[in-house]
Amino acid sequence: MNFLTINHVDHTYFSKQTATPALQNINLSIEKGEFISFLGPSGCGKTTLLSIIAGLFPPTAGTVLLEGQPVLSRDELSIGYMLQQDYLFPWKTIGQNITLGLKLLKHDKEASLSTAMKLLQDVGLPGVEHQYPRELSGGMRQRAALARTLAVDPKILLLDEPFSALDYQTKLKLEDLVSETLKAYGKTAVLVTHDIGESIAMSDRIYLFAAHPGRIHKVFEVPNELRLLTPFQARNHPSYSSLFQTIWKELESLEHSYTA
Ligand SMILES: Nc1ncnc2c1ncn2[C@@H]1O[C@H](COP(=O)(O)OP(=O)(O)OP(=O)(O)O)[C@@H](O)[C@H]1O
Repeated sequence: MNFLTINHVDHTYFSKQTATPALQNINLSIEKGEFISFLGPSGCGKTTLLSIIAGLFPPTAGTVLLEGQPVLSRDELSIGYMLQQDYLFPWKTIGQNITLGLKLLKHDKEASLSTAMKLLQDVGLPGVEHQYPRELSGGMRQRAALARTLAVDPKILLLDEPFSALDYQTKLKLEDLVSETLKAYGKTAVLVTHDIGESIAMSDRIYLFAAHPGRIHKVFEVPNELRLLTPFQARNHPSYSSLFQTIWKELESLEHSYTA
């Protein structure tokens, strides 16, 4: 059985006057521990599909199963998010932000705090548990957001452009940290990005979407020699540039097909 299975998913947004077809016949499956990316032009349905995987709303047609169960029937904490903004509560300390989900799950306070300390260590932020989000840089806050996400031990992480608001150097460092941490914790992840390089450097497989309506245009397996490296190392490998160019050309041909 696949870990996550998406079968014949269509989605159309309806309003009083219009129907906007956002996704058409999406089929894919992900194994446990895999890291995949959704890449594609604006409006191709990446965020819509991520929201459907999260169980935020049902697709117009088709099914999404996580470990064989419909995602809509799962409890919210089995799915973790990292978004462009960190959404840490500004009035709570970093430690309180990280333990919040555990509190909701009624975990023991002492054990929750030690989980938070271990996670902060793992994301390179030891000793910040008593600080407030405003005292941390953007990159540090995203690390704290990763620790908060991992605290409740979600089955799958949905990453919606989590690095896009960061400066370039911080983004590269965060890519390495997220990749290493998710591997160490054996997590399955889906990344939505506009960045070809990021998708190659971080993923096992890339789904390139086309728009109007959103659909899977092509699937690229990232070669093994890149997957064994950290994202930063992968960016400097010759296989990276050749895959980058292949995907770049595909994206260009998609754009030409819209403007032709
Ligand atoms: N709530 C909504 N109501 C109506 N139409 C919507 C809604 N959300 C998205 N759409 C439309 O559905 C299509 C897919 O949008 P979606 O945001 O999923 O694409 P995307 O690939 O994530 O775009 P971007 O990369 O710009 O974030 C677009 O045509 C968009 O205008």
